[in-house]
Amino acid sequence: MSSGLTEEQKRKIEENRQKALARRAERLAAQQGGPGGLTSQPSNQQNPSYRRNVEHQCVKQEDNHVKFISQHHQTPNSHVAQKSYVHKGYNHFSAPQQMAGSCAVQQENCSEGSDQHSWSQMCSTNQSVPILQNSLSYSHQHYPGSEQPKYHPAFKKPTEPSHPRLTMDEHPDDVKGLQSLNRYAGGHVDTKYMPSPSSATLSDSEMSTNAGKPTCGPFPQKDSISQFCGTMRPPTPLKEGKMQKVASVGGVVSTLEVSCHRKVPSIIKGRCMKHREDRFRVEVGYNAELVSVFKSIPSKAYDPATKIWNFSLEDYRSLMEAVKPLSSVTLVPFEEMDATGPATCSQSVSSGPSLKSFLKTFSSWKKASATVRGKCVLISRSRFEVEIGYAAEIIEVFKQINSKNYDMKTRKWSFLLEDYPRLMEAVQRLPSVEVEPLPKPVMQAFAPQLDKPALRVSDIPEADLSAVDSKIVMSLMPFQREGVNFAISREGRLLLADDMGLGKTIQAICIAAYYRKEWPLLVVTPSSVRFTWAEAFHRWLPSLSPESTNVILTGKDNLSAKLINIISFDLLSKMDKQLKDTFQVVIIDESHFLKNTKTARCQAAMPLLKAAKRAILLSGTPAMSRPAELYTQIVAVRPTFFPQFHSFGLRYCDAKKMPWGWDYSGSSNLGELKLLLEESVMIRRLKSDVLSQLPAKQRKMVVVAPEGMNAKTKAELAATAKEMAKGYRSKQKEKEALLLFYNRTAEAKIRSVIEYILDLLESGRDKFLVFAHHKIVLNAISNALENKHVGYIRIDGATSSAERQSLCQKFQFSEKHSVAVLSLTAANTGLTLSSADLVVFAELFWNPGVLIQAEDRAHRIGQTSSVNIHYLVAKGTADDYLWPMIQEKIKVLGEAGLSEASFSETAEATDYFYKRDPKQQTIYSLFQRTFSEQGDDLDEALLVEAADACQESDSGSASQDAGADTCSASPRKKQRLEDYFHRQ
Ligand SMILES: Nc1ncnc2c1ncn2[C@@H]1O[C@H](COP(=O)(O)OP(=O)(O)OP(=O)(O)O)[C@@H](O)[C@H]1O
Repeated sequence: MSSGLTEEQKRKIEENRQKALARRAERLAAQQGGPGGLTSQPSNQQNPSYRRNVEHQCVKQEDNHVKFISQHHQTPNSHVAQKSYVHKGYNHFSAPQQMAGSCAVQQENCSEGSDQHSWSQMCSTNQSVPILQNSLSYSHQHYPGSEQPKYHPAFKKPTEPSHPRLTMDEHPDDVKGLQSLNRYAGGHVDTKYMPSPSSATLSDSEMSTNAGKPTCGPFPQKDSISQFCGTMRPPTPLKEGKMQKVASVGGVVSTLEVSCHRKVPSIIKGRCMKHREDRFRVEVGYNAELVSVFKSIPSKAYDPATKIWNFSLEDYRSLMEAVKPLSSVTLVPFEEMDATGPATCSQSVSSGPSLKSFLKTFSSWKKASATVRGKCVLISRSRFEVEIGYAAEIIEVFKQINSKNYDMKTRKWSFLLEDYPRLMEAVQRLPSVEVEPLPKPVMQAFAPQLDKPALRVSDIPEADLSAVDSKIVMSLMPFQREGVNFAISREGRLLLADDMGLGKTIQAICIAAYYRKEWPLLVVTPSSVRFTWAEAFHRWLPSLSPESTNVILTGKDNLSAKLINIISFDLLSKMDKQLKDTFQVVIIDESHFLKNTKTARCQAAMPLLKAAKRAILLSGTPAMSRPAELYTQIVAVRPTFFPQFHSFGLRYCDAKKMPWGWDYSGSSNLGELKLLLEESVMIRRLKSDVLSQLPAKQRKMVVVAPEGMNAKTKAELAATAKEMAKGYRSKQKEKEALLLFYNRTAEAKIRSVIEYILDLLESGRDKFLVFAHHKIVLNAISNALENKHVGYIRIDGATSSAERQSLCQKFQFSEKHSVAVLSLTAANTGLTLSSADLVVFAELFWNPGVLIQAEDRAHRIGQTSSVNIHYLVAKGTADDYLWPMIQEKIKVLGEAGLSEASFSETAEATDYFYKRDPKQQTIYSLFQRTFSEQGDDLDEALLVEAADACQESDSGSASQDAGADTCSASPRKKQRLEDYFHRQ
C-alpha cells in the first residue's frame, strides 16, 4: 500500500531518523562514560554472563522493532550486576544487603532501555541466569558459553577479579555459613560444590553448576522459587514505536510504558540504602504518590533534618511491592554501601555488616525451605515452650535437653530458660525445622534468668527512702511500698498499672520524691484532675514550700516555672518542643490517654518521656480492648523494646496482612507479653489482690478545674461571696444569699463535672454512680451521656417507686448501663447499686448523713470490693465552705463510731480552703450557722425546696444553660421560701 510519500520525502525521513538515532547513541555513551563507564558492545543475549554485566539500551530497528544495544561494564566497581540486584533484592531484605555490599547499584537510564526485558526473558526461558547473586545460590549457577567465571561479586577478591577465590582464612564465617547452608539445603545442595575445611577454597569450577537447573537455585522450594521467579514474565510484546518496561522479579521496577520516539515521561529515581541496624532509607526526590506509599508502611520514620524516610528491613518487601505500581517512580533496591560509596566486592565479604547480611540471608532461606515451623514462647519467668508440629528430629533434640518437660495435655515441650541457647543452637542444625526465637526484648528482660532463678516482686530489695518525707513513707500501705521498691529497682521507669483507687498517686509522688534531686518534675494529667495533683503533693510532701507547684492553665504559661509543674494532656501539645530535655522526672497520669500514636497528646508526650531519666506512667486500665494499645506505654518506659510497632504487632497483636494494610487489632502470645511487662515495664495489683490492706471505703477529694466556669458565673460567685463576707442584718437575707450561692455553684461546676465523668469513662470506668442535687446538673449529665451514647439509668424525684426497682435491676445486671445518675435527695436511700464500686459526688451537700447514705448505695451487702468515693470540689464556690464543714461533721461521726471512714484519714487535707482568711471565715461561720445541727432538718427542707425551685424553672421555658437566672424560683415557691425565711 502506498504511503503517499515521494521517494525524496522518504529518503529525508530516513536520514533524519538515522541522525536522531546517532544523537541518542552519543548521548547514552556520554551518560555512561567516564571512569568505570561503558563501552559499546554488540548485543549477545545468548550469553547469560554477558547479561549479568550489561546494560541495555533500546533503539528502534529498521523493522520498527526494538533491539537492545548492550554495553559491558568495565570495572567491578561500576554498574555490574545491577539487573540481578534490581530483580531479586526485594525478595528478602538481607539479600540486597549482601549483594549491595559488593557492588554499587545504579538504575540505568530507563527512558531508553529496558533491561527488565532481558531478565524476564531469562526467567521465562529457564536459562541459567546469575539472578541469585547472593551467597546462597552461587554454587548452582551455570553459565553455558560464558568465557568468564560466574560467581557472586561478594566472593570476588579485588586482586583477582576474574578468578575469585574464597578461603577460610580470609572469610571463615562466611565459609562456615556456607557449610551450614548445605545442611539446611535438605539434600538439594551438591556438596561437592561446598567448600571443605581442608580445601577451604572455592574454585571457579566448584562454583559453577549444570545448565538447565532452575535459575533461582535449588534452596528455595516451590514457594520460595515463586518468591524469586514467580512474578517474572516473558517480555511483553512491543507495540510499534513503543516498548514496555516490565516489572520483573517481584515487581521491583515498575512497569513503564515508554516510547522510544516520544519524550520520556519524567520518572523519579531513588535508591534504598542501609540506614542503621535493621533499617533502610529511601533516597528519592519528592513524589506525592510515593509519600502516600511511605505513610502506609508500619515502620515508617521520617527524618525532617535530611527529609529522608526510613523503614524497618522487615517492611522492605512490602514497600517495594507497594512502589511497584507507581509508574512515575523507580527505586533501586536496597544495597549495602559504606560511608564513602560503593564497597568493593572484597570489602563486602570481609566487613561485619556483610557477614550479618549473609547470615540474615541464610536464615531467610532456611525459613523459606523449612518444612516444620514453630516458635518459642515464654510461659513463666523461668521456662519457655516450643510450639511446633511433629518432626522426629526435633523430638530427638528436645530429649537431649535436661530441663525438658512434656505436657501431655497441651502436647507441648517446655524447657528452662537457661537451656534456651543450647536448644536453639541444636535446632539451627536441623535443615527442615524452623523455630522462631524469643523476641529480643524478652531475651533482654530475662537475660539474668539464663544464669540464675529470677527474683519475685516481693523479693525486690527495700529502697532506701530516708530522703523522702516521712509522712508519705509512713502512710504507704505494704503493697504500695512494694510498688515504690519495684519502681526504684527499675530505675524510675515503669508503668504503675494498679487497679483504680489503689493509691497510684501516693506511690507516684513517693517515687518522684526519691529522685527529688533531679527535679523540676513534670506531671501530665487529664485537665479535670490537675488541681487534685497539686493538692496531693502538698498533702504528702509537707516539706514542699507552698510555692513549689505550678498548675499550667494556658499554653502561654511557663512550663518549667516551678519545682513541680502540672499540665493537662491537651496543653502539653502546645508546649515548646525545645523543653523536652528540661524534665528528668516525668509522671503521666492516666497513661492510656497515650495509646494512639497519632494523637497530638501522644506525639507531644513521647519525646519527653524518652528524653527523661525517670518516666512514671500511671493507669488503672493501660489497655482497654487490645494489646496494641499498650505499645506506646511500653515504648515510653523502655524505648529500646520494639523500636518498631510492626514487630510488636506481629508477636502480640496477631498482625494480619489485609488488602488495605495490616490489621493489628488481634492478640497473640498474651502470656508472654504479661511476663515481659511484669519483668521490666509494669507492676499491677488488682483490688482483690490487696483487699485485706484496703479500707472498705476510700474517699477522695477531686479539685475540679476553675476554668470550667464561664467568666460571668465566676464574677457572680465572687460578688455573692463578697456580699456574704460583709454580713447580713437579717437571717432571711443571709439565707437567701446562701441559697443563691449554692445554686450558682451548681451552675458553675457543670462543665468540669461533665469533663470529669467523660474522663472516667475514657479511663475505662464502666460502672459508677453519679449523685447531684440540682436538676440542671442532673440534666446536663444525662445529656452528655446520651451524646456519647453511654447507657445510663436516672433516678430522681420524678421517678416512681415501681420504676426505681426496675432501673436498679437494669443497672445491677446489664453491662449496657454504665452510669447511674442519681438525685442526692431522691435516691440516697433504699436502692441497691452494688455492681458499681465507684461513687462520684458532682455536688456537695451540707448534711453528711445524706452523703454517707448515698455512698452506701454501692457500699452494701453484695459489694465485694473496696468502694472509691470521689467528691468533686470547685474552688471559688460554695464548696470552699461546704467541704470543710462536711469533713468536720463526718469526723465527729467517725469518732463516735457512726461513720465507717473518716475523711481526715483517707481524703486530702482541708487546709487547702481559706479558713484562715477572715472574710472566708465569716462565710464559713454563716454556713455553719445556717446548717446547724438543730436546724439540719429545716435547712434540708429549705434547700430541697431551693433545688426544686431551680428544677421547675429549668424544666419550664428556661434554657438549660448555666445562666445566672436559671435557678430563680417560681413565684409560688419563692413565696413559700420567703414565708419560711420570715418564720426564722
Ligand atoms: N496510703 C494511703 N493512705 C491514705 N490514703 C490513701 C493511701 N493510698 C491511697 N489513699 C487515698 O485513696 C484515694 C484513692 O487514691 P488514688 O486517687 O491515688 O487512687 P488511684 O489509684 O490513682 O485511682 P484512680 O485510678 O481512680 O485514679 C485517695 O483519696 C488517696 O488519698
